[in-house]
Amino acid sequence: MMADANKAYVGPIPSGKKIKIVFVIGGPGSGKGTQCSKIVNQFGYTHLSAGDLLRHEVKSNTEQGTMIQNLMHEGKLVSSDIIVRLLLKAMLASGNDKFLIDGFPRNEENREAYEKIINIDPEFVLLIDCSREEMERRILHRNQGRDDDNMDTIRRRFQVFQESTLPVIQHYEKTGKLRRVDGTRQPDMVFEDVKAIFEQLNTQANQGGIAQTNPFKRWFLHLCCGCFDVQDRRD
Ligand SMILES: Nc1ncnc2c1ncn2[C@@H]1O[C@H](COP(=O)(O)OP(=O)(O)OP(=O)(O)O)[C@@H](O)[C@H]1O
Ligand SMILES: Nc1ccn([C@@H]2O[C@H](COP(=O)(O)O)[C@@H](O)[C@H]2O)c(=O)n1
Repeated sequence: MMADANKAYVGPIPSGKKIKIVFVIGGPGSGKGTQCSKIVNQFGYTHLSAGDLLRHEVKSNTEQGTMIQNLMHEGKLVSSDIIVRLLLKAMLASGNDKFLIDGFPRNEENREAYEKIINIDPEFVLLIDCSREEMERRILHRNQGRDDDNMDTIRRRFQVFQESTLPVIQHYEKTGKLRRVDGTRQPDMVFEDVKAIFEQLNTQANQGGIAQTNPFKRWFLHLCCGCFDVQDRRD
């Protein structure tokens, strides 16, 4: 059974496979999109940018599109229900089972709506940490014709980050899901740290896989370190 994201679907994505989700968060202009492109190239994830999905929706010329455009122009957050359903629709359409969700969750309401509608625990949450001066400098030089890359909206977006996104970061820090990288350096240097985090995730998955798929290696582990009860960590 395939869920239709336009209908009132509530619950996890119906799939036999384990779906991997990584949230990528950080202040405006911290380099989330830049790092996501590199992750996609190296690790085969599908990149879903919440901001891009909303910008695409604006182009639809619907009443909802106009409402989203106004909120984005003011640097305000769009209703969580809308953004989570756009994410779900894009996930279902992609055919992939590994997703980078960029710019999400932006507030506690986003996080709660995700847990209610999609409800797949993220592997981890990547935080690109960057100073405000550097983020501001980057946005003002971005030159992609974005309606919200102006000083008034930038101020509002920083305020939203401080007031609404920091509590989300604190939540994931408490739950041990947060992976923080220093995003003030050159993109390739930032990616060295990002890459190490993704490689660690792959290593963990492979170790779990070995325990299930290769009984000889499992037996060898038992002989070497007495860990015959190695669990298959892939669910
Ligand atoms: N590490 C970096 N050093 C210098 N410039 C960077 C770095 N990372 C990204 N940039 C540049 O900064 C600008 C913002 O980067 P990017 O769009 O990746 O940020 P973002 O966090 O996705 O932004 P937003 O939240 O506003 O969508 C872009 O012009 C990008 O080329
Ligand atoms: N979860 C989200 C993500 C984004 N928005 C709105 O889009 C704007 C641009 O987002 P970027 O990630 O591309 O910087 C953002 O300022 C919000 O207006 C949102 O509402 N909810």
